[in-house]
Amino acid sequence: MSDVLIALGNILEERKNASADSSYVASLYGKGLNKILEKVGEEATEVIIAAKDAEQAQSKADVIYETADLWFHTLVMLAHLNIKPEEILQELARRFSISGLDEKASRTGNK
Ligand SMILES: N=c1c2ncn([C@@H]3O[C@H](COP(=O)(O)OP(=O)(O)OP(=O)(O)O)[C@@H](O)[C@H]3O)c2ncn1[C@@H]1O[C@H](COP(=O)(O)O)[C@@H](O)[C@H]1O
Repeated sequence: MSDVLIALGNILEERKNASADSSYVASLYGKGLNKILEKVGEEATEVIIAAKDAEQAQSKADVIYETADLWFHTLVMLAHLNIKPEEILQELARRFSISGLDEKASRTGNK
């Protein structure tokens, strides 16, 4: 799965040289960080709404679709800031052996 994120990250990097007329990603870069963040916020809200609906209707399809939109726009944000998906994957991998509660305790001094 991480192959997909890395491949998509490479496409997003290439789109820095594309025209806004031919590429949705290039058009987002052209509109700037605020527009990209607006899309991330919108998609996050759509994920929340889909998840709330899914809990009642037992339907996963909309949650999967909206989460893909959120991940995609988050990757566009990262590419705009010159951060590669590999850097997020490395950070998640670093956390494999660390309990979330232990990590929180190390920051706050208590559990
Ligand atoms: N994964 C995606 C992807 N997911 C979602 N989207 C687009 O994200 C847009 C946002 O969805 P919305 O429902 O908010 O659409 P909207 O109302 O048109 O958006 P706004 O006008 O409000 O900004 C839609 O146009 C989707 O097509 C994506 N566009 C591109 N990709 C990937 O990025 C690659 C490069 O895309 P281009 O730059 O367009 O070639 C593609 O080959 C794909 O792999």
